[in-house]
Amino acid sequence: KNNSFCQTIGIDYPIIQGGMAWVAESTLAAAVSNAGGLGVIASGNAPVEFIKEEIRKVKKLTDKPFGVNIMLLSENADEVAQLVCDEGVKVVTTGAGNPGKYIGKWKEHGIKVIPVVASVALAKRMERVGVDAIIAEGYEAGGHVGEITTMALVPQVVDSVNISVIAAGGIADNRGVAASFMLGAHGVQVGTRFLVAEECIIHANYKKKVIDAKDIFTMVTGRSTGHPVRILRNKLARQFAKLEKEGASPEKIEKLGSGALAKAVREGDIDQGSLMAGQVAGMVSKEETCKDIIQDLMNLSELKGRLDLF
Ligand SMILES: O=C(O)COc1ccc(-c2c[nH]c(CNC(=O)Nc3ncc(Sc4ccccn4)s3)n2)cc1
Repeated sequence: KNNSFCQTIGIDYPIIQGGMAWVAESTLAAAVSNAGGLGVIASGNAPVEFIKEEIRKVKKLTDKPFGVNIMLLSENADEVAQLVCDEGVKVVTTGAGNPGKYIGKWKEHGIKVIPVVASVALAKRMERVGVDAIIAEGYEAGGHVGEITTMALVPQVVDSVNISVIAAGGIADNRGVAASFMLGAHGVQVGTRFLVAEECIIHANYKKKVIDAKDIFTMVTGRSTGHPVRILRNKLARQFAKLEKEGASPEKIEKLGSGALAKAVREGDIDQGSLMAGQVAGMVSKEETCKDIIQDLMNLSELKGRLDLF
């Protein structure tokens, strides 16, 4: 289709795979890129050497564009921000912060920069510093979230900037894609649905929890630490909630959570692991290839008839 965002990035479908820490590595990113979307390698808190290896691997697995996500709360953010320049990465997405200080260097290297924002204010600041597009992520998303829903945030961001807006948070099938375009977005970012992709390397226990989840099975923890994070309800989530109710210190809460995401992804510890997932986990019901997921997300013609309903 004549989608300016797809043409800018050089992808067939306006679908970005979420840069999910510990989850999005070269296998998943390459499968998404080979299926016509934008695969993204997540840096999370990983050391720069690990990310360099994943970038080398993805280059062997696909000739298509791919991105690298930089989680700006990571103490390695500065090093990874330099690595993407050294490795000739074409697209960078960012999360959990303001990438303003890196934009100049990235633009010198011709990198397309697509920050995630959770507010109109940050969207405007990002357009002013010259980013290429903006991912507006709503409260429905898994992981670190803002406080506004996708349905409310996306049209307000669309109205406040002149660059492409990508909708994220609560998008898991063709209806969410179609709705996002009606809100004025030029593309979508999808995370939770790719958690159960065949090419996603997370532990089978984690995938099963996502597949078995119902609509109300996620909760937001860690508000008191200033970093609200949406995860599936489990023992760890209940411990977080208890600590917060007791007014425990942010350090104590973060201590409980540290390494918890790795426990879930690597060891499949579904009780003490941090099972990050969005509110659409309830509609993610089976493991599929990235190709089938993307084909399903883009099966939009069957929805056109709904325009006659109003
Ligand atoms: O205004 C500013 O200066 C920056 O404010 C912001 C506030 C929020 C965001 C934001 C919301 N959502 C996203 C993109 N999504 C994410 O970043 N999702 C994440 N999931 C797990 C993560 S790991 C983590 C999380 C918290 C604490 C420690 N580690 S990051 N970015 C971006 C910018």
